[in-house]
Amino acid sequence: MPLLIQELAETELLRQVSDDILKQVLAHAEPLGFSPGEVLLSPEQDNKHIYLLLSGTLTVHFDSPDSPVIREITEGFSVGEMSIIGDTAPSAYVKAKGFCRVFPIHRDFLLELIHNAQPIAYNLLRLLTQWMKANTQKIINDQVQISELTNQANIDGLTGLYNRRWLDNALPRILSQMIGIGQPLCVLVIDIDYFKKYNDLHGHQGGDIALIYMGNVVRSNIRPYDFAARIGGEEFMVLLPNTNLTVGIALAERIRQETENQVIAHPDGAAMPSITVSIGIALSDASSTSKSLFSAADKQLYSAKQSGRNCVKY
Ligand SMILES: Nc1nc2c(ncn2[C@@H]2O[C@H](COP(=O)(O)OP(=O)(O)OP(=O)(O)O)[C@@H](O)[C@H]2O)c(=O)[nH]1
Repeated sequence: MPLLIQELAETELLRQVSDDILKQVLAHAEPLGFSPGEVLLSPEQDNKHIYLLLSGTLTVHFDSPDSPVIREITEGFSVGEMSIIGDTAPSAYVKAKGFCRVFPIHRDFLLELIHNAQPIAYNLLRLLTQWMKANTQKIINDQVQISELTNQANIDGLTGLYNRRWLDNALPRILSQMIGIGQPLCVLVIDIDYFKKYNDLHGHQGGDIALIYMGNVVRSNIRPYDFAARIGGEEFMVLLPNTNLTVGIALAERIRQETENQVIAHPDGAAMPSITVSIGIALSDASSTSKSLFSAADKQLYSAKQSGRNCVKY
């Protein structure tokens, strides 16, 4: 028997299928090759094929192709059955772990095969799909719960930004990644001016509202791959990977101006005055450490405060 027919015969889907049917399947398509990391299935793309895995390993991920591996698919098994039998988009991302060879079978052809050969097979597949969906849902729920718990520990409850705990873990990691690829990490330390007075005038609740507004200004000005954390009462830090000083200064200026122009509403409906911020900026180099970078930015923040506040220093 030619190698490919043998390979097809050994897949879970085509087990104990007659040679005639195997030949029909073989004539229907060509095997496809996937390189490590290449995505076969994604919830964003309609799927019309079941893919029989002839060699290699595939991984299944829920939130994105880079989220944790939920399941590994090994030789002989297939992917895509749930989406083609249920006629829905795939519920997960499937990507190649190493080099993979897969054999695609189009949905229409598969249904034809099932109906002609054994109608009961379709029912079995439908049942299997229901089981798999239930299992998948359970795994999704578990995963969501785990990531919510992890997030809670790293998120500031008032602003929704990362907290100090997150920063202490993440800053050394992000910095060493940037040093590793020879790119700078630009760091902004942002501190609200005269916040004690603001609290005294508008109450602690009024101060909290101002902090929430501040969090929103920071969040809405950073790029998807930047990070923002509330690292103290009225102090924030923004990490800008792969960013030079010019871009960092422009972003800091934008945050400073937007903060100054915000109209802040107290929960009782009264408008409160805007706040202002002082911002210190530092840029990493090959010899930077978290501590040295932090203290360089802090030094610039101190200089901004000394220069009258509501300004950016670098
Ligand atoms: N409303 C509110 N206030 C907070 C929170 N955390 C810290 N603060 C207040 O922030 C104020 C910080 O005051 P200071 O450190 O003296 O600094 P400042 O008045 O902002 O003065 P400069 O930084 O020198 O411009 C204190 O009054 C804290 O009570 C919080 O979660 N909510």
